[in-house]
Amino acid sequence: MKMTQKATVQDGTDDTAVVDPSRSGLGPVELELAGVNKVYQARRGRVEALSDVNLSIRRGEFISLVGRSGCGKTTLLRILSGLLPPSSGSVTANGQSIWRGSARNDEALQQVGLVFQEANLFPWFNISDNISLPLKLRGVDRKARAARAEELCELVGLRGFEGAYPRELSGGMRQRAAIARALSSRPSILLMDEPFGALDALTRDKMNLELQSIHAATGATVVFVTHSISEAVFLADRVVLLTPRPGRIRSVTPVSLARPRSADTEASVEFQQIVRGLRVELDEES
Ligand SMILES: Nc1ncnc2c1ncn2[C@@H]1O[C@H](COP(=O)(O)OP(=O)(O)OP(=O)(O)O)[C@@H](O)[C@H]1O
Repeated sequence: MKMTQKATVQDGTDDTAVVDPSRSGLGPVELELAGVNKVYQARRGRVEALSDVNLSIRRGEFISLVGRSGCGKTTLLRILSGLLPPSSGSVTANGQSIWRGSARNDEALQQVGLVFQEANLFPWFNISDNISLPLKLRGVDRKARAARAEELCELVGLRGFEGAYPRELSGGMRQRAAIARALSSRPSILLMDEPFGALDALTRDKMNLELQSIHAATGATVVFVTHSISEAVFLADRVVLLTPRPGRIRSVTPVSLARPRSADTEASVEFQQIVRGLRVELDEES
């Protein structure tokens, strides 16, 4: 286990003490992983995907999750989102267990919104109906759904596109709609698995700025998986680096750069030092 520049690193220990003090507005612990292990029983044998992952995430905190391909980032996000049970360990959202053994606790998961690399919008629904689909499934009436979709279109920069169909939107716009859909039922936790991974570099930079504003406006707790170290640092309050085989937390790096962040932030010495430090750590993995 390694120490990062200003960061404390933990593995198997409580990390609540290392929350970045510059974000003193952060609330109590919202998401907690304790002793989380995941073993896949694959045809080629046993794959230890995660081992003893411990992490406490505060309300409103933005966590970026990075690491080499196959280190268990998606596995961890799927466990947090109720899609995959852990082999052992506990995962709680506001004190409620997300998993009871291998059974998912749907009540705890009501606080969670999900965004994937693909927007996965329904092509035959317009943007407003796509965004408000989770509300329809919860029995919210049409008028209230349309009002919420309008509000969310405003938030994610899609105002005026409520009646458009997914095929009429660019990749970045479709991802905005996916973020809006994830936020439709006002979850306090947003889990994002490489949401901008399929976008071109310029659109991605723009989406990072948008996501920063959305995070500030909603106060959501975010766990964001990415392969891009600079994207991870730009967005995060803390960057969690996983190491592969088995996936463990190698380091937790606080990012205390002032918000809102901009292109100037990326040009700063402090930003570049943090990025370089994480790249060195990643190189040590190979
Ligand atoms: N369904 C599965 N069955 C068996 N092994 C799996 C399964 N899903 C993932 N794994 C293995 O678990 C490990 C972690 O995979 P995971 O997809 O979580 O990594 P990742 O960090 O998200 O990778 P990437 O960055 O390439 O998306 C890898 O060794 C992978 O091969």
